[in-house]
Order: sequence, then C-alpha cells, then structure tokens
Amino acid sequence: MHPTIERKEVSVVSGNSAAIISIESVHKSYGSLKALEGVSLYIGNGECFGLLGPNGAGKTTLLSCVEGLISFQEGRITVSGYDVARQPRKVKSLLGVQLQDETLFTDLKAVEAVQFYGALYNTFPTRAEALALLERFDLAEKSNARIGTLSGGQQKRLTLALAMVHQPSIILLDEPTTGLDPQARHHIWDIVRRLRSEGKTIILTTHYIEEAEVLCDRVGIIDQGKILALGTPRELIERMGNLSTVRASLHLPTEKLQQLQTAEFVHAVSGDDGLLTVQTSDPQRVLALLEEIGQELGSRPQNVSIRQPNLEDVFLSLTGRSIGPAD
Ligand SMILES: Nc1ncnc2c1ncn2[C@@H]1O[C@H](COP(=O)(O)OP(=O)(O)OP(=O)(O)O)[C@@H](O)[C@H]1O
Repeated sequence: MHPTIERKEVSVVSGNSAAIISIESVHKSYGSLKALEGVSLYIGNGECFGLLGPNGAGKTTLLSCVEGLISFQEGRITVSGYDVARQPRKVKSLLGVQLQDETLFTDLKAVEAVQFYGALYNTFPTRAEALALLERFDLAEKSNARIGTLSGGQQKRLTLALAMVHQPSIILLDEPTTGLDPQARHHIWDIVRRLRSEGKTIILTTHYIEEAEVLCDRVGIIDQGKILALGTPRELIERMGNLSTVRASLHLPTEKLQQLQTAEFVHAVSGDDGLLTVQTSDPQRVLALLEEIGQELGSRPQNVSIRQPNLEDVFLSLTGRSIGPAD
C-alpha cells in the first residue's frame, strides 16, 4: 500500500485570535481563473512564514490581497485586527512590502531613494537616518551610488531597506532572492534572519526549497490557489514517513514511467527532462527496477543518488508533480 501524506491541516485551519495576520477563506478569481480558492492562514507575531509553490500557484496574488493592492471576491483578511478591505490605509501603514519586480528610479542615489520613500510615508528621514538605514542593509558604501549602478543583489537589499523606511513590524517579501546568484541570495538570507531576530513578523514567498527550509518557522505549500499543507519544515518532512528519494538521469517514455509508478514500493514519480525522481519505501528495489527498465531501453540510469526527503519531495508527494525550476 502506498503511504500518503496527511492533509488534515488543510481543512482544520481555524480562527486564531493570537494571529497578527488572519486570512479567512479568501477567494480571488481573474475571470474564470481561480487564483485563490478558499485560502485560510493565521500568522503569529514574530513568525517567519514561507509560502512555497511553483510559478502561478497564487503566491503573489495572496500577498497582494494582504497588502490591499488587489481586491478579492470572498473572505476576510485582517492585519493587527484591521480589516484590509475596510481600513486599507491603516493596514498599509503597518506593512513593509517588497514587491517581486520593484521599479526603482535608477538615477537617484541610494540615500536619496531612502529619503524619497520616507517622504511618501510621512517619516521624512534625515540624511543621517537614511544612511543608518542603508547601513543596516549593508549598503553604507553604496549610499552615494546611483541605483542603476548597483548589482542585482544590492538592488534587492535596497528594496528591502525601502520597505523598512517607516519601521513596520510586519514585512511581506515576494520572492526576495529570485534571480540572484548564491552569494547574493545568502546575503539576503542573513538580512531576513536579522529582521526575524529583531522580532519582525515576516511572510515571504519562494519557489526555492532551501530558502523555505532554512529561513521559515512554518511553511504553507501552495498550488493552484490552495494551501495543500502547513507546518514547520521538519513536520512536513516527517510526514513523509519512511520514504526515501531516488534520483537518476534516465529518459523514460510515458508507459515506463507508469510501470514505475504502479510498483507497490513506489509512492510518487516525476520524470522532468530525463531527471527521474522517485519516492519510495525501498530504494534498492527501485534501483534494480531502473536497471531492468534501462536494459529494455538500451540505456543505463546515470548520476544515481538516494537521499532523505526534503520539501521538494513533500510537494511531489502532494501533487504528483515537481515544483519546477525557480526562474
Ligand atoms: N492580473 C491578472 N489577470 C489575470 N490573471 C492573473 C493576474 N495576476 C495573476 N493571474 C493568474 O493568477 C494565477 C496566480 O498568479 P500569481 O502571480 O499569484 O502566482 P505566483 O505563485 O506568484 O507565481 P510566480 O512564482 O510565477 O510569481 C496565475 O495563473 C496567473 O496567471
């Protein structure tokens, strides 16, 4: 029998008076496309919460609803008790927001941008205060550089700094590291950890498995507008039970993938671009089966590895699909 991941959290997420962000049964459609289908989430004060899902899952839509940037047809969202639909100005004043594709004035100097954004929020930081903010985001030596000359990672750090110009306690980050090289990504991670240790409440969206695993206290796995699972990364992975993941390079036609899928010791299979991922209770039997199928096809599995499950496997187990490339 195939083990299955429990999905009980999906239906039993209930009201939580301690939540600083409360999202209740939110539905959002664009015409006939259901971008969010009854999403309920409760985010606690000081929590770093990750929304993990593939392209088009509904992550940006959900954040935009919380931010009051788009309206939704059904449901209710409150931030610190304020209703997003009824008190949007109050809610916006509480949130620090980093959008996915932020457009910056490239001719402004970094320090000027901080003062400009500060003025928009009515905080009017002095030059010294603006420099202090840049310093917190490791941009002190770039304070007089024009934004257009900053690297991708530096621009991302600047948009983070700009999101903090009015000192919000709640921060929403939409794919803060997408498109960055590993070094720049780790730099952002350090900053997010710092904000977290200062007690900020953070929601971030990502399709990087590792980002969700290392940064987030809890993760919500989202796909096709629905939250499929919710928990700490460890809880979600532990629900995989005794499954292991076998990976191998081997191109399989559809009927062979199906043969693999129906083996009693196989839980889930994905075969994107010749990279096989097999979740199994018995990795040795999977290896033997792959050798056998390979022989029939006149090829051999290459780059074989066996590892313990991670959040990518949780997604595969829930959806039967791989989370896909991150960019
Ligand atoms: N303004 C819009 N008009 C019509 N459809 C939209 C609009 N915005 C988003 N969608 C659709 O809603 C769905 C959810 O999109 P959304 O941007 O929330 O996904 P996402 O998880 O943030 O994806 P990505 O990781 O690519 O940013 C997608 O099918 C998308 O095409």
